[in-house]
Amino acid sequence: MKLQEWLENGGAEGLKWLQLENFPDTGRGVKTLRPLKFNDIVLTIPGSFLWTVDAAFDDPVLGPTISSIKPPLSVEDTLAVFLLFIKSRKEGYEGKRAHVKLLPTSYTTSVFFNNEELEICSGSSLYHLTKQLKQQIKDDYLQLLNNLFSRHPDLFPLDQFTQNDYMWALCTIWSRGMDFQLPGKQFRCVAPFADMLNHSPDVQLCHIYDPQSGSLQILAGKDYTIGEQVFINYGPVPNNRLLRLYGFVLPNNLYDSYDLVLTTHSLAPLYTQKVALLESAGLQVNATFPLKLSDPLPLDVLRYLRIQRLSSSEIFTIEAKRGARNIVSARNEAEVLKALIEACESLLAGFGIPLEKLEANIASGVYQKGDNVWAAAHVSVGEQRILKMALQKTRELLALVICAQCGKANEDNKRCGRCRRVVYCGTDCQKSHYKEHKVICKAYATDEQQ
Ligand SMILES: C[S@@+](CC[C@H](N)C(=O)[O-])C[C@H]1O[C@@H](n2cnc3c(N)ncnc32)[C@H](O)[C@@H]1O
Repeated sequence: MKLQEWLENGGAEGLKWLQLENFPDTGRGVKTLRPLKFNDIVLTIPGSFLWTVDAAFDDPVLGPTISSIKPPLSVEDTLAVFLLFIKSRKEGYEGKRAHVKLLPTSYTTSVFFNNEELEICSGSSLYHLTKQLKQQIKDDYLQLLNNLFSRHPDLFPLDQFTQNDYMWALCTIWSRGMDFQLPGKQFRCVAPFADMLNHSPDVQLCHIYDPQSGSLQILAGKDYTIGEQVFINYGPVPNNRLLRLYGFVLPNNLYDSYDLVLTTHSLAPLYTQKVALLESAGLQVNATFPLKLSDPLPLDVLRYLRIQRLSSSEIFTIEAKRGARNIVSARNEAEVLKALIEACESLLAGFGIPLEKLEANIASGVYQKGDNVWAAAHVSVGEQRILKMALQKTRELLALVICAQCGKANEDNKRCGRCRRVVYCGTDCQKSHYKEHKVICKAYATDEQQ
């Protein structure tokens, strides 16, 4: 049975106007055989066709075994096992097996990169996460093998439930799963045929799950002419995540980000008071802050560090109690900004290949477009660009806190009246610094006047 036939027989709508096709940049995707206007209904897949945890539990053969396992399987593992189970069946499940037959046989997500390919982005968050993920997949597989697969070889023939099969199934779920926030729970499904739609950041979010009817609907995220590829929008996903979960990157991705992790040691001075202040400011003590192209130095990073570095006399100030939205003291601010500069510099130094070299290699075609090394290079470029922007911004802020000549962080340091980009603790320092400062001062003063 063909996938489309199975779906149409069960009430799916819109398929007669859609066709699978290979496109040069995105690979296989879906083209429309009719013009579409923004928000037209393109495709409706009834709930009975969706791969979900409930569908796995309701399966008369698989359900009783996987729903009774302790500890319960995660959503991802349930779906991965469901997928491999259907793939391994020789009969029955005609429609679902037709869907599985159409799935890619291999993936380019970063867990499949060899060491050489991964090294291209060493230092990036993707590099560390991918290494962790590879280990986690091994551990999770062993647990599944011991607790499930080896106990029910009739349901899970071991030659079709290898670690590689498990990795394939996980990547299938990561790259094709759709997530929806329903009241009180997160819902994940894979929708046959709708999972053939590729991503474009240039269309509106247009995949909808209707909890009432249980069906999945795709709307037109823009106007389309006949023969055009129809896209959905996977969301504002940065390249490090795109490569980890979907196996591709978008050059110059507007949503690129660097995940800055901040933690405070429990032996740090005034730890308990600082944790209380962080919590009342809505911040966690072990926190991850996405630095984005649009906001490379979010206020929350400064708030966290201001609280982390409060002295015993500053901890009771009104500003600290208000969540450190503004400078607490010149001393505190200087310490925060210097620490941040050091952190950004050391993170940048940790990248195996510096930004400029990667950019040159991409521009000159050293990495073949679309290859794993090319994709890894884009991730590293994206993260390094953001860290450099964060570094630049932090340096600019520090120049407004410490005297440009002597480095003192006084409350009453005054800005240079001309460029307003540096501060001085007094006229002596301003005069002594003028020779060094004048070129920049003039440039900025001219900039301001333009
Ligand atoms: C939901 S599936 C879409 C259908 C898929 N192309 C296929 O042939 O099965 C997601 C996968 O499609 C590919 N993909 C989606 N959007 C893409 C894009 N804009 N550029 C390159 N590959 C894309 C990636 O391999 C991704 O993991």
